[in-house]
Amino acid sequence: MQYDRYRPFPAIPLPDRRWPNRTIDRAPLWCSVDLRDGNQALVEPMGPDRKRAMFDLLVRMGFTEIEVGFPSASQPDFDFVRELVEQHRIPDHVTIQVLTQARADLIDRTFEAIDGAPRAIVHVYNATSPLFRRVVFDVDRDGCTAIATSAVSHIKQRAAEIAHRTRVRLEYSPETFSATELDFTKTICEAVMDVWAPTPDAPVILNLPATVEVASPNVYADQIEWIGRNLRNRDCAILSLHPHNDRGTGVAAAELGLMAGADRIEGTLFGNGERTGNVDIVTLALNMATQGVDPKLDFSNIPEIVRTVEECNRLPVHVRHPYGGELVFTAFSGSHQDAIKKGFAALAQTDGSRWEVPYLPIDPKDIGRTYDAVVRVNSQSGKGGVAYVLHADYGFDLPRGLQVEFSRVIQARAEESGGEITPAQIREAFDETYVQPGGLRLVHYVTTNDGVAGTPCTIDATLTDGVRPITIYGDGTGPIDAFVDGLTRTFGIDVHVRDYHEHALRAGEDASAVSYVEVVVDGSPVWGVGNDPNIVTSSLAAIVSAVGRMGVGAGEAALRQAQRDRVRDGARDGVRDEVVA
Ligand SMILES: CC(=O)SCCNC(=O)CCNC(=O)[C@H](O)C(C)(C)COP(=O)(O)OP(=O)(O)OC[C@H]1O[C@@H](n2cnc3c(N)ncnc32)[C@H](O)[C@@H]1OP(=O)(O)O
Ligand SMILES: CC(C)C(=O)C(=O)O
Repeated sequence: MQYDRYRPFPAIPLPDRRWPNRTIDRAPLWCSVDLRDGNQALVEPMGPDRKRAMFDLLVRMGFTEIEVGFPSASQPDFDFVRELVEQHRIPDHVTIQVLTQARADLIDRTFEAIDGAPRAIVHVYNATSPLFRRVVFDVDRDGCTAIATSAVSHIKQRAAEIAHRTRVRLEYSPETFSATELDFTKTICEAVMDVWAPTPDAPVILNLPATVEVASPNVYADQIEWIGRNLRNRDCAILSLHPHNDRGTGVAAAELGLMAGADRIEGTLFGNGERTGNVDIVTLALNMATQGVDPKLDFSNIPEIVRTVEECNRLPVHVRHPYGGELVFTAFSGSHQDAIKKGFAALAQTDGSRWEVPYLPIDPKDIGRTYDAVVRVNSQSGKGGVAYVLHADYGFDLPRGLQVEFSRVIQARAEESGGEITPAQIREAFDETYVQPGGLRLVHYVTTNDGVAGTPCTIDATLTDGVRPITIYGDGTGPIDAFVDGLTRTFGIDVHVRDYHEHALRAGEDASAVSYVEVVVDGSPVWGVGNDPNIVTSSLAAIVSAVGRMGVGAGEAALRQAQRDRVRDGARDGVRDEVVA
């Protein structure tokens, strides 16, 4: 790359710039240009159905100014404006806006389109930068100004003709503003204002586009502040921003531009538009929301907004797109999942009036997303994530030690599959590993003196190893103690319970108790889980699960299985040397 073919953008002489000390404390006026700047950049421009769906969405979201097309450009654009007007589809609080080049014939056609609308903004533009003046229009500054003023004069005349039917407001854009000399922008905007004669009650909209982003966003902010401070009759103008995103800083430029004194923003939903797109109004508005500022647009159902925008534009919203993307509220990595899980737990201890959850700048529920996909598990995940899924989806609240042990099971499966382990697969693995681990199982039991304080308890229990019943007798200070005693006597092993937790799994009549028990068998710790409506049964089942996982009681069954296998293999070989009942 030949870097010397490029030049740095000159700094703006504004040493006492004020915007860096300001914050955004209220929503700007919003104008959606999805149906114009967005539409003109689509591979397949919207037909009437998609335009209608987009318009209705924008109205539902609360936009009060909507640029609905460039009616002099094409019959479909013209027809759509006529449809809105003739079918009275424009709500009372909404003003439609239409774009036109600064050419009399195109302006006339534009007025044909809007005639009869209750209100309309006629948006006229001409490019003002030195490059465009020289290369595209071959005019000097005066010639450029004349294009604008003669168009505005024509618009003024046409507006007067239909004033009794349609209240027309003017928007003027010095296209390529961000690449235009500031003193010339001031000259041309004031010339336009001289012709239109706006007042504070009927201001003109001066839209200052970064048609192409040519500098860092602070430069755009300087340019906006400079115009705001130097424009004659500033109170007769609404300063509007129209940032594009060529440098990927459209949102930043808009934010700094607002701090620099702009009143209005033109952009699109999720930033569709020419080249790298227009500024994304969703991101801008929800950024404000995360600062406690009401953006005055409704994002309570962002999945529906994404769906409609994708259908209308026939372009996908990227999975990582701020706020709307499918994966933006999802953590795969262990330390993120751990922090989110702790964050939700901490939030549950508060009255919820302040949102503070690590890694989640906004509550997904505030914009119609769910917590379902906040944590997804793959080989990058850790114990916190696995535990979060089991808790969020199935109600299991695993103690820390069990989290550590079970996450190894999931880690192994994730590494083996190389992909995501779904909540259902996690649950299946949990059941396979702990709840019904195979091998040893509790069949039934009878206790005596259960719960009578100071009285020894005895237990008579039957287990099965899947092949035969195993009977256990024991005594102790309670059912668990007695059961452990019975296991020790029957299997000749050293067993004791090191950790125990239980909680209800569901509420109401079908509630069940889940028990998590860490048992030390012959010096080795192992976890077991029991799940039963009866709390004692659940605890005993958890102990059986644990000792069974250590292979206790499996000897007989394994022996018999081996015998069966030999018989089967022998039968295949034509040899039958043993018979097992
Ligand atoms: C930054 C933006 O997004 S601006 C909006 C851009 N959107 C569009 O262009 C979509 C709709 N456009 C169209 O359908 C067509 O371009 C039309 C109907 C507007 C004009 O079509 P045409 O008359 O065939 O002209 P063409 O498309 O080639 O436009 C270039 C001509 O317009 C002139 N022109 C461009 N912009 C403007 C303007 N804002 N005001 C006056 N003249 C302009 C050019 O100088 C050029 O004139 P020339 O032929 O005398 O050299
Ligand atoms: C017409 C103007 C506002 C425009 O679309 C741009 O400069 O990007």
